[in-house]
Amino acid sequence: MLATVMNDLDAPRGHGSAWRGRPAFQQPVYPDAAALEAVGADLRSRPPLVFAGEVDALRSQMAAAADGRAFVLMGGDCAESFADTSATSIRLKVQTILQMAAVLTYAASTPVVKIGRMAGQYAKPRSADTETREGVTLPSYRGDSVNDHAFTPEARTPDPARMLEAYLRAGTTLNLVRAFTMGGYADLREVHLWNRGFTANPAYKRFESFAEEIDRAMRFMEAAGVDFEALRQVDFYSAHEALLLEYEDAMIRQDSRTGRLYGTSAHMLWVGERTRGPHDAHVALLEGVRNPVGVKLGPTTTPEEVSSLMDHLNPEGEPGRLSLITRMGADRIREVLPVLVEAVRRDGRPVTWITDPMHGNTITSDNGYKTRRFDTIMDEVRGFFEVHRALGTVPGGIHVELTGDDVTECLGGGEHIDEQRLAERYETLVDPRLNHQQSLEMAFEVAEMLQV
Ligand SMILES: O=C[C@H](O)[C@H](O)COP(=O)(O)O
Ligand SMILES: C=C(OP(=O)(O)O)C(=O)O
Ligand SMILES: [Mn+2]
Repeated sequence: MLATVMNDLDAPRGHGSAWRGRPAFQQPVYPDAAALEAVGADLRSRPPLVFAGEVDALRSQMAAAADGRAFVLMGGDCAESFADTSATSIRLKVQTILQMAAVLTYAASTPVVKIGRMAGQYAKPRSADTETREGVTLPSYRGDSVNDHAFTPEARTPDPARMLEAYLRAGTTLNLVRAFTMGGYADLREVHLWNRGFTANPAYKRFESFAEEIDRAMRFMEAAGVDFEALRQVDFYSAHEALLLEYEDAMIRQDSRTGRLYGTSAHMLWVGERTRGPHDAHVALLEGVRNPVGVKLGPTTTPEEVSSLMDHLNPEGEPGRLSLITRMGADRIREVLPVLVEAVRRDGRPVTWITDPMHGNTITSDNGYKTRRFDTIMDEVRGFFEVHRALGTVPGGIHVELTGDDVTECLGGGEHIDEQRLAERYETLVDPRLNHQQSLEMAFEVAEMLQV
């Protein structure tokens, strides 16, 4: 995050409400409309969480990824929780992303655009509006910015005050992320230190020897007189699904330099597979802001929908503005992605293609856990690269649900997590995440795909 470009984003302003009145899916039903309005007014009076200059810088980096000059790495929890905003957990997540980025940068000689699915990923779309346990039916959990995960009527009732808490949690998370990434912690010369304290296992071993290689290269360049000061600071951006319309609207600010509107809850915002209708409220909200935006595309997406999304979200074809994040499923991607890629190529406007290999590959284990297989996840990534390589287009990045902790939520990987082990540390609030080791393994495999 670039501290030097903190231009004035102070002027709160009602956003013209282009999205109001459009079909709005996956929204909480608040029992108290006056309380909702008061929270909106309060949020509008608060400072932005990110700044226009930073957002512009990310847009140009996304443009670089669209044409192969960089590669995007987006990662973080499916659903961040208020309870889990400890310094350690944030540090481990940032560290995991930095380690993955180091692997990708070094092995594939490609600059990596680092984006945390962090500091705002507090609202979730759900397949069902209600959940039933032992005959009791309550509203589904929709993320900590909406309601609480506990299964009681009080906890599950949407409370607008949670949006203020989300704003504060996002602010403190970003503050720490900025400290880690601007204060020298992310310095590549320290790469070998990040691994300290982890138990020996194959993925870490591989990382250790790799870190030694980087270390050697660094010492060589230092001896040769290269100035490393620039490496002390790392650009690290935030992103989340812009699901909660009232919250996102209240966080829009006007840039005093240009008069343009920015979503200031995160650098990048995306629309989910369930809310991406080109004429619906979520797309309308993102139409009005300057941020780089993403759209998740599932296996039923048609070329006409994609072209309509481009008309709405990037009519002028501005490089870096629009990312298409495909989540087709490993068994479908090779068949359905080429049709969309061809359509975009015919259109001619640039997009940044990103693969989300998680959401098309969710299964329920025999012992009842929502999980994903590491091999299937990697197969979707491979399919993504194959399709783009075959068509001569650019695989621009990956978007993954991960954590820096040693959870046991996804099956397989070097540790061979099996169904029995899912029970050991299954901590996610919604979807299963890659753990630290599985994340590193993914980075090594993707680095190999990027090399060719
Ligand atoms: O994270 C994505 C969605 O919110 C999630 O996959 C929906 O899960 P559900 O089918 O359990 O509602
Ligand atoms: C809800 C999500 O994904 P999708 O919109 O692709 O289902 C998600 O990223 O957690
Ligand atoms: Mn998810």
